Amino acid sequence: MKQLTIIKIGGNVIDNSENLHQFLLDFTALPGDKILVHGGGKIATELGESLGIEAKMVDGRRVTDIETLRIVTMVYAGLINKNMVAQLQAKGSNAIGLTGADGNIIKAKKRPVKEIDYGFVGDLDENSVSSTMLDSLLKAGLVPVLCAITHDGDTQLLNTNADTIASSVAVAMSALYETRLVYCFEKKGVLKDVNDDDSVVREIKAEEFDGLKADGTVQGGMIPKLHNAFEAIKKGVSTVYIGKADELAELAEGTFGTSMNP
Ligand SMILES: Nc1ncnc2c1ncn2[C@@H]1O[C@H](COP(=O)(O)OP(=O)(O)O)[C@@H](O)[C@H]1O
Ligand SMILES: CC(=O)N[C@@H](CCC(=O)OP(=O)(O)O)C(=O)O
Repeated sequence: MKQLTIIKIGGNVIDNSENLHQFLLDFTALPGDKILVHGGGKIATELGESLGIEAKMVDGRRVTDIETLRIVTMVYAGLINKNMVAQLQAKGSNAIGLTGADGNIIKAKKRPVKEIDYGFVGDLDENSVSSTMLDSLLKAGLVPVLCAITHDGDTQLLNTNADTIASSVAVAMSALYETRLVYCFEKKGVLKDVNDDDSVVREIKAEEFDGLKADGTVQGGMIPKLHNAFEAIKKGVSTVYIGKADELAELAEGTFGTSMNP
């Protein structure tokens, strides 16, 4: 089976132009087929605030009312996605920037209202990602760059967490490729002490996850990230890595961040 690498880049890195430039250089240098998934939550929050719209996050997910949906669509599908594609093109990657509506690549379902109404947030299931469409783009020599905007197939755009998109894309593509999933963010990996960048946990096993949550080692955004990582492993992805965006080159040496294996 051919190898495919799915890389997700978070909003804190995208917000720093030097870090983003270095990351995109390393991404371009990475051999083999690849797909980039990007977030941008921090930039959407800042733009919203400048327009007088406060961000509301519940369990790491953005409550997305109609005004917020307009903002995230402009920021993720427009500003960030198109700038990233232009930068990748300049670096020699034949990138194509897409939402989940383009080519019906990711069809989501609006999250049902329970205790919390998340608004226009899209959830994914095992049929959401079109692996055949992504495969045809890869076979055409393109590098898909996916943002966090999906659709419901009935005109409605939806906001879907970018970590979840990366995990679902990796799982869907694992039917066709030997797939590895790489979460890049601003720290060197999953840390024993979140304030000490030299305390990287090199490997985490699924059965250790609950303990790490219970003793407070992993908190906040790291909890859904690890949850997505272990879901991907359980459903066919060969390895998941979590590490620092500007150390992506270390992937080849096998020394990049924290890894999770089946
Ligand atoms: N043990 C840990 N190691 C590393 N980061 C952690 C840990 N526990 C909590 N975190 C937090 O998780 C955050 C990453 O989650 P998130 O902000 O959702 O990432 P992203 O930038 O990819 O969207 C980090 O910025 C960090 O503050
Ligand atoms: C529903 C939901 O929470 N969507 C996310 C999508 C962007 C994202 O995931 O960005 P980061 O990876 O930079 O956090 C949001 O709007 O924040």
